[in-house]
Amino acid sequence: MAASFRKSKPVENINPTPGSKNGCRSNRFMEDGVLLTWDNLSVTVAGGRPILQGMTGYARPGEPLAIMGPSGCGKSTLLDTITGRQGPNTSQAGHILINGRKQALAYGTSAYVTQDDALITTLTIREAVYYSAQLQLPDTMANSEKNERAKTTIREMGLQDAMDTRIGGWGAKGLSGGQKMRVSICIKILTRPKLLFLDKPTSGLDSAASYYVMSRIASLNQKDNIGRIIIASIHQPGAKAKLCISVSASNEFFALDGFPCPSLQNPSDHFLKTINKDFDKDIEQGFANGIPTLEVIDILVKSYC
Ligand SMILES: Nc1ncnc2c1ncn2[C@@H]1O[C@H](COP(=O)(O)OP(=O)(O)OP(=O)(O)O)[C@@H](O)[C@H]1O
Repeated sequence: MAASFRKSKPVENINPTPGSKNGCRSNRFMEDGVLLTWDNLSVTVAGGRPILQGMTGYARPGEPLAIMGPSGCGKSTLLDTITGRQGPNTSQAGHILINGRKQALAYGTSAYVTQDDALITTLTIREAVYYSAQLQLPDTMANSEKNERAKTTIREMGLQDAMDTRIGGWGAKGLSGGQKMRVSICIKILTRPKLLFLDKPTSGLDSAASYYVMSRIASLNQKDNIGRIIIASIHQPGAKAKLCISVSASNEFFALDGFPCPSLQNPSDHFLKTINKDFDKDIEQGFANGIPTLEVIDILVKSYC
């Protein structure tokens, strides 16, 4: 599994005490939002087949985190595990900690947007988001405030010009795929969750729509000023979602191991092509310098560890 590129860190080092080297910054994260860590996470399905092994990482507010990897490598499984959505036929080991502690999240503090989120196709965007606001936001909130929240959220996702367009579906074309994904995100962020998980928010979208969706997601924290953790599993993150470590650090990592990204090529495309083992040709010849892909993955994993 080659999902997360963030450099592994032991959990006890992620949450330094005040006055330590990173204390100020970390304390700010704690005040602003939450610090999410997962340590040595493994998932096995019935029959003993491992899907994830020894995943360690962290996500902090303010930096959208992209979980990248070829199809079937376990991106959704990692998200499902972190969010406690694994099915009954799986078993898991390891720790998932919030601000250094194992704790349950209160209603509305986390949201998970999936590709399969159901939208009522006969509603307009305005109706879908306004009704959701009425249902999700607390009774103590005035109706006018709920409506204002819905309006702001629609604007944050850049959907104000399509407010009165029907969502649509089979037989009655309405919104585009990218707009539908943004409506799903709108509905999930109405409660201003501190943790936002998105499973393949750009799947099936062209590069321009992907860019638009990702840039809206990436700019959420500046817009509503919430120190929010955003984790998205993704095939091609484009420029707006940073890799867990910076793109230049990822480039350096691949280059040092002998697989530099050619100039004028999208680094995320290069990383994925280098480790893709879905097709026989990739496995035998490899993408990088004719080295078989399994060997390439082995080199990268050993170097990372
Ligand atoms: N509950 C489960 N039972 C059996 N197999 C599972 C289960 N959950 C995941 N898997 C298997 O684990 C592997 C990883 O699946 P996952 O959906 O996490 O991959 P992915 O990286 O998100 O793929 P894609 O990018 O194609 O959506 C797949 O081979 C999948 O069949």
